[in-house]
Amino acid sequence: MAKSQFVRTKPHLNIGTMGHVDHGKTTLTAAITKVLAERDPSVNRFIAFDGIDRAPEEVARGITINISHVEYETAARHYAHVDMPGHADYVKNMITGAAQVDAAILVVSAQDGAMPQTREHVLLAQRVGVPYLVVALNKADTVDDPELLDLVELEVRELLTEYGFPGDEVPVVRVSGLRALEGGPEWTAKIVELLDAVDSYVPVPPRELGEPFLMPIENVLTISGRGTVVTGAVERGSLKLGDAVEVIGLGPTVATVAIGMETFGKSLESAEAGDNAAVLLRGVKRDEVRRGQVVALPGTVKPHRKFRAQLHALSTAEGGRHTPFAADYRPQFYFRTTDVSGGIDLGDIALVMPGDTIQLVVELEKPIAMNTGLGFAVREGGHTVAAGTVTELLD
Ligand SMILES: Nc1nc2c(ncn2[C@@H]2O[C@H](COP(=O)(O)OP(=O)(O)OP(=O)(O)O)[C@@H](O)[C@H]2O)c(=O)[nH]1
Ligand SMILES: [Mg+2]
Repeated sequence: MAKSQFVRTKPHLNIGTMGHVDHGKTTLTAAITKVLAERDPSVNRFIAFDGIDRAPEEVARGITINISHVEYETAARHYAHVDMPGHADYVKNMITGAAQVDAAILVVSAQDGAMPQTREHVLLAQRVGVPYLVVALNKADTVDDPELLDLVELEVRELLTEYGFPGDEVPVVRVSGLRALEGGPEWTAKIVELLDAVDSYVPVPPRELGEPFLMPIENVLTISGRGTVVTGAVERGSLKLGDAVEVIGLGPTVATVAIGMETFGKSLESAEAGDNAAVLLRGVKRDEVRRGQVVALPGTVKPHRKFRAQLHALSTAEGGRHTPFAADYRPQFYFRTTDVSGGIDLGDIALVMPGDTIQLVVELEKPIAMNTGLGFAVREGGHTVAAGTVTELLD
């Protein structure tokens, strides 16, 4: 199957929809693709509601990647868009910084206003460093009273300010995903207004193109007749077709060559930081590579089990533990796209209280590709209880 070439004509940004259950994230995502497909069908394709949350099994052929993502282009930019909270893995990836978005569209139902998950997602956005939020005040078709809409908008702005976002400046656009999907011109114009707000309010982020290539593996696929493909978001650097790479972490390092690359079903000559890429690896068997490893330029990063770190135990108010922990603590450490259990050496410290920031040594059960400066999260029973940074590689 001949694939068309991905042409890099516009800046690429990663964005997503977040917000309370049923506030209309998926409907809005579908509506965005519909409005853009009508405006510029040469580059955009309408993806209906039930096309957005496809399970991987349903994508039968081709190196189709990152199933939760849709892509679209405005006049100014190319966007990869992920419908976020439906995917537990995605939230984990956000926490570890592996799936960083450049901005998020916070979807709030005008009927209900800010709800518990709205707050949770704003907090999450702040904690994982989502730099920009744009608000879609959705289901505006169901509220006739403009003063009521003003009230909900005010409440959302206050919530954003409370979590450190510039609540007075954040664009808030009153939309109806459902009515725009039905084709109503008034609501179609509102989707355009929302996209214009994203285009103009969210700057093109700086990309680490000068650094050595590294891509955390999110998924491994077998393409019959071609071989093993790994997918993920490129964290830094760039990779050309035919470049030698290493697959590192969790087990023995695998040396191979990138012999095919794609993004959204189009072939790539070069994958760059920020891209969602699928990389075909020469002569690699499916069971030799897995999620949680990284693909990197040979010799630029090594697997480590033991390291020194600075760790901030979240306070109870930040969602952390209610009790201290001691040297016998063995939590899960989340790095990029995986988690590994490990033990800790606290040195002279007897107890770590919620809210404390300390230095410690961590020894993982399995090695992880790491450089100093790598961030990680510590989680327990589905909650993040601490966030850390690798400060020294030991073993
Ligand atoms: N009236 C109206 N209904 C809407 C609008 N957007 C979504 N809905 C309806 O709200 C319900 C939830 O929409 P979804 O798009 O599934 O919401 P979601 O946020 O993706 O939900 P989860 O993925 O389950 O969290 C559906 O019945 C939609 O048809 C809108 O703009 N106006
Ligand atoms: Mg949804």
